[in-house]
Amino acid sequence: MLSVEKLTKVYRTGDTALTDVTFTVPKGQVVGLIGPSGAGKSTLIRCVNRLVEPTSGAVRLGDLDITRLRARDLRRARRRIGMIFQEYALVERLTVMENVLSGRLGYVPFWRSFTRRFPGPDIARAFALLDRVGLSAHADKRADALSGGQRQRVGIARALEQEPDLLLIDEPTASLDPRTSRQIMRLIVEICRESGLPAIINIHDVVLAQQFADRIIGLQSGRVVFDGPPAQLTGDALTAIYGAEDWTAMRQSAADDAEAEAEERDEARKMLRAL
Ligand SMILES: Nc1ncnc2c1ncn2[C@@H]1O[C@H](COP(=O)(O)OP(=O)(O)OP(=O)(O)O)[C@@H](O)[C@H]1O
Repeated sequence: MLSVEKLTKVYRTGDTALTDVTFTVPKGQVVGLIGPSGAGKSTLIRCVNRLVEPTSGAVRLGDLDITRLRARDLRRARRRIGMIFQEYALVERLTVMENVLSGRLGYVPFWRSFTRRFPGPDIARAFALLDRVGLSAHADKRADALSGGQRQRVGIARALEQEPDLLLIDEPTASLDPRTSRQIMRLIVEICRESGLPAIINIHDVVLAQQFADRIIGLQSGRVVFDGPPAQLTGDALTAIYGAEDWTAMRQSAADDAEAEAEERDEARKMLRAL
């Protein structure tokens, strides 16, 4: 379980990015973190693994108080926090398998990673994960030969190869088309449920968040202004989060995408029947 308590971040510039943010995420729960630009979503995700140092408050993962760890213990704790990024952060010239295995770099001794000799169980796990994300046939391909959706699947497998206790996911679908975005969100949620992993997804697409997350946390100017199930994200709640921003337009464009996808599927079915 992840527990965030009264987390506050004031940058050196004087910008207050987070104020008294408090919530807990139980095992297997996927939290969609939403809010307008500058609300503090990235800062929150980065404070959890201390890529950004919180000004005050606590972050606990199980029994571990992450905010109190010194450098060496923090490095060890970070192995247990998988990250998935918008731009995938793969090593383009390495193969899919090598990219997945790089999730073990925090574990294997340097000489071993240097000579790229990973222990057998690590390799077996990587194969199983590639199978789980639907990429077994691509294990030996270079990462730069993959589509965006496939790259993100590699990113997911690499994060899981760490055997994490928590997933932090930063805009996983921002570089993907609407249909692939839905596939990726579905995959993430399924995997978290299967393996009891808590996850926080920083996601600006409200409709996707509502469709796939178990719970939504809405930030506005660094404060939690909504925390509840997607069904409770009413117009009033969205106005509290986004203020004057036109979230109605966001919803309409997502509904149009879903409609287009359904039409595409119907067309494909008709073509198959005609064969
Ligand atoms: N390195 C930094 N130094 C100073 N201020 C920062 C820094 N990073 C972020 N901020 C400020 O902190 C606040 C929150 O920013 P943050 O990037 O966390 O928001 P966000 O919700 O992730 O926005 P976006 O959706 O645009 O990525 C903003 O006011 C921003 O200007």
